[in-house]
Amino acid sequence: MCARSALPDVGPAVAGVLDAAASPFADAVVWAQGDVAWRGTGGWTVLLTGRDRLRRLSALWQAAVAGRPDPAAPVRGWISSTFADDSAEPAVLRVPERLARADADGVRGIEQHADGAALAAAAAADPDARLLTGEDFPLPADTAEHAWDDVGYAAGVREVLERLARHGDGAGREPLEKVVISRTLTVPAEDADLWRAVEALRADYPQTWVFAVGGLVGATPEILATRHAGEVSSRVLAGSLPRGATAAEDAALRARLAADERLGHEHRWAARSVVDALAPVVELEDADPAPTVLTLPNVHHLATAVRGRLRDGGGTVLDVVAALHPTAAVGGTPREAAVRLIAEVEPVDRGRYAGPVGWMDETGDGVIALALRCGQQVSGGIRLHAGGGMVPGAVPEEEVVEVGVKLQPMRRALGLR
Ligand SMILES: C=C(O[C@@H]1C=C(C(=O)O)C=C[C@H]1O)C(=O)O
Repeated sequence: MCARSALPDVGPAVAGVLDAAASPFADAVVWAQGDVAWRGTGGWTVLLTGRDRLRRLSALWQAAVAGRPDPAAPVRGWISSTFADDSAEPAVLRVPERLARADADGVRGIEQHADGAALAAAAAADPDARLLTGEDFPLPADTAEHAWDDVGYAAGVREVLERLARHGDGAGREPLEKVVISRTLTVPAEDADLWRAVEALRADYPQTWVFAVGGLVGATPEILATRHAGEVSSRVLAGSLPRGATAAEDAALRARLAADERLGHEHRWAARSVVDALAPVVELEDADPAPTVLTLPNVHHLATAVRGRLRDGGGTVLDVVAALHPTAAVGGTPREAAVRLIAEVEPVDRGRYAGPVGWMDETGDGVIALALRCGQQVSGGIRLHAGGGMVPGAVPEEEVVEVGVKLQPMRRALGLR
C-alpha cells in the first residue's frame, strides 16, 4: 500500500515541498504547475547514453515496472533526456523514494515502493545505462570558455541565414527551411540559489511547468506530449515577440504576431512537424489546428494545441515523444539536416536543454515537457540556455534581443538583472 504520512519538515518558505537543504539540488526532483507541486528525494537514478535514448528509456522503465502495476501505489519516474542522441551528457531517469505533493489543500508525503532490484536489472540489461549507487549526481563540467556572447550569437545567426539562403537558391545539398539556433550563458550559483530560483519561477511564471531533474532547472511553457486514459495532447510554440511596455503596445505586438507572415511560417514548420509525427500513432481531432497567441510575463508566442486518441500500440508517453523529438520548435526542417547544422555551428553541446523533461507512471501515462527557459547546474554555477527559430528574413539584431528575453526568466529567478 502507498504509505501517506504528514511530513514534519515541510515549511511555508518552500511552498509545500520537502526541506530544500536536505539533499544536493541535483539529486532532487521538482515538478510544479499552478497550484500543484511535487518534490522527490532519494531513490534511484539511471544515466543513459548512446542512440535512441527515449525508446530505450521507455523500455527500461517498462521492464522495471512491468507486471507489477499497483493501482493502490502507482510509481512515478521522472525523465530528462538530451536534445541530441549523440550528446556527451547522459539522459536521466529518476525514481525518487520519497515524494511530497503539495496543492491548495496542503502537503502529502508519498513513499514510492519501486522495485530497486528490477530497476537495477533493467539498467544492467542496457550496455549504455548505468545505475548510480551511493554517489552524488555527476554534474557536467562547465563550457563557458566556448560560449557565444551577443556578437558571437549574431554571427551564428548570420551563418545559419546564409545556409538557409544557399539552400533556397538550390545550391545546398538538400532543402533547409528552418533551423533553431541557441546560445549559453554560465553564471555562478550555489544549491541555495537554485532552490530560491525554483520558488521564484513558480511565483513569476504560474502558466509554465517548473522542473528540476539532475540539476536541470527551468520553467517551460511548451509540452511535447501528455498521455492520459488514451488521450494525447501536445502544445507547440514557435514564433515569438517580446512583451510591450504598455497594454496598447502589447495589443499591437499580439496583433503583429498573429498576422506576421515570416513568424507564421516559422510557426507552421513547428506545428506541422508535430502533427505529421503524431498522425501515425494518434487519431488527431484536427489535422490542421490553428495557432493562437500565448502571452507570458516576458514574451508572446504563437501556440498550437494538438489533440487526439492514442492508436493501439502507440506506446508510453515517452514512445509518443520519441516519435516527435526533436520537433521543428527546437530543431528545424527537415529535421536531420537541421540537427546536423546545429551540431556543426553551435559551440556548446546542448546537453538536456531542448530535450524532453517530465514524468511517467506505471501505465505509461504522463506529462513530458520541452526543457526550455532553463539552465544546467555545472560545477560552481549554472549554464543557462536559450535559442530561437530562423527562417529566411530573420534579423540577427532582433534575434539577439529575443534570445535575451528567453534568458530573462532564469536570470531574474537567480537574482541577476
Ligand atoms: C528555442 C527556444 O524556444 C523555442 C523557439 C521559439 C521561437 O523561436 O519563437 C519559441 C518557443 C520555443 O519553441 C528557447 O526558449 O530556447
